[in-house]
Amino acid sequence: MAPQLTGAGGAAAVKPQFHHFHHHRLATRHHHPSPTSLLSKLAFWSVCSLSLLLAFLLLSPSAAPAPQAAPDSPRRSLHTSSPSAATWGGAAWEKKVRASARVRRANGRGLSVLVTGAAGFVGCHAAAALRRRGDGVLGLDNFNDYYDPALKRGRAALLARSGVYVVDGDIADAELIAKLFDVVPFTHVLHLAAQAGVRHALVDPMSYVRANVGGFVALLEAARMADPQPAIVWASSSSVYGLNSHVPFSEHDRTDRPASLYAATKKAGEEIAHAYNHIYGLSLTALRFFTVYGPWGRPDMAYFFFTRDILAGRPITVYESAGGGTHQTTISRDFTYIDDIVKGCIGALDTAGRSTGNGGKKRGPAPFRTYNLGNTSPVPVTQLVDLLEKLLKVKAVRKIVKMPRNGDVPYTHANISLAQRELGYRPSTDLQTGLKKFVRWYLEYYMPGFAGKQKQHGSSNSKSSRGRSGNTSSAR
Ligand SMILES: O=C(O)[C@H]1O[C@H](OP(=O)(O)OP(=O)(O)OC[C@H]2O[C@@H](n3ccc(=O)[nH]c3=O)[C@H](O)[C@@H]2O)[C@H](O)[C@@H](O)[C@@H]1O
Repeated sequence: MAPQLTGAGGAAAVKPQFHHFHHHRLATRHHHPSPTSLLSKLAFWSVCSLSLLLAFLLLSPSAAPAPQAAPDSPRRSLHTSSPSAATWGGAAWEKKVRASARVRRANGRGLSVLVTGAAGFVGCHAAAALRRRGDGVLGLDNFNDYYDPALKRGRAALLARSGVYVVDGDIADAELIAKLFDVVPFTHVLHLAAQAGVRHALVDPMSYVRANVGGFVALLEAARMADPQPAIVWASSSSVYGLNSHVPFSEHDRTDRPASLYAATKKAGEEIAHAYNHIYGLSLTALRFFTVYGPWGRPDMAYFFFTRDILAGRPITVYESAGGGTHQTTISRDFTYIDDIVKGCIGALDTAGRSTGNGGKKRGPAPFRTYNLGNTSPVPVTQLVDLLEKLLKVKAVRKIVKMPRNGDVPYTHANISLAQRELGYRPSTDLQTGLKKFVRWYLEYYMPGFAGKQKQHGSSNSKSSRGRSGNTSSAR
């Protein structure tokens, strides 16, 4: 939810139809046939259409022909990954979109933000926080099945309760995105829809290219044509540092040696963003998130599936070291709590500075920024497991292995001085505190009965129930 919900969590599948639509728009703008040729074409196409209609009626006993969608009637979304037959368009839909994006602050001054990946982990939390401030927020998510879509629906339901509508659609649906920019003069886009996860890129490499490159370009195309052009803040990744060994990682360090395709597509996004900033005057801010965790998190991340497997008594694979020989490195992550990340996102939105172009034309230079959002205190993965054992009161069955060559990097550590200075970013949650909140949410969400028992047990027998006592049976 993240209400990230995909983004950072919700991965966006990209649709090829974007190209057709774009060409169609260009064609209608530049080609001017004579009135006679128009009339003869009209007559020809009318005859064709009538014949087709007749053939369809004759051949299909039950189905009535679908009427051509009028601009104001609901349309079927073209993306196929959603389990529901998503629709968009129509007066009622537009009303819902406008209401969600309306600023609700008393002084009327606030942001109007399109949050992509709003049903993903970070997206959900960020959208909720913006709404709490009184900003206007519209969500967009394709609810794909990279991980359990029910979790994404749960995050969207949470947002709906606070008045944030999440449109079921894809960032690569150019027609939909253009419509959203037509209906709402967004001041900002918080772009979190992406194909996330480092290791999954070994399994489905093209999904990364479609969402993180194709989808991002589709969004930027729509944004550059929008009037007003929004400022865009988007999720890059700590993974762009790749094989960089200069610690802590600073925005000035090398990012030209990615260790995974995921990292390479995020790095490509940073370069693409630069081009759009340069050509069209779009204000662009990349946020390099460092292993974000917390309630409503992503089930594909280690802290999440370690929790699930520890509770189920299943073994977990813990990468302990890499490098071999004399250069052993403890596998560590600069785990960053979701609330801190959300504060960083909001700081970036508030300080973004305007895009300068409109209608696809640049009018002057616009801000181009990149920030690390980490916690600045790397923790070994083995210690993450220690903490989970303590919080779950269940001993993990650990299978310790050397880190395979799967795209993971051994170590991350953010230098956050730039974000501190320019965004007022000050992370304040240590891993133990943040994991405690995650575990509480996890138990309540997935195991309400167990959570209740654990609470009772904790209050009546607080001392003996803590610590790693190996009481696996209580968890099952
Ligand atoms: O910081 C980031 O940019 C990235 O953070 C995470 O990637 P990662 O740090 O690899 O997070 P996890 O997949 O949760 O892995 C955390 C740690 O656990 C380790 N791990 C993972 C899986 C496993 O079975 N065992 C294990 O020890 C990994 O090597 C890593 O050190 C996210 O999954 C990415 O989407 C995000 O972009």
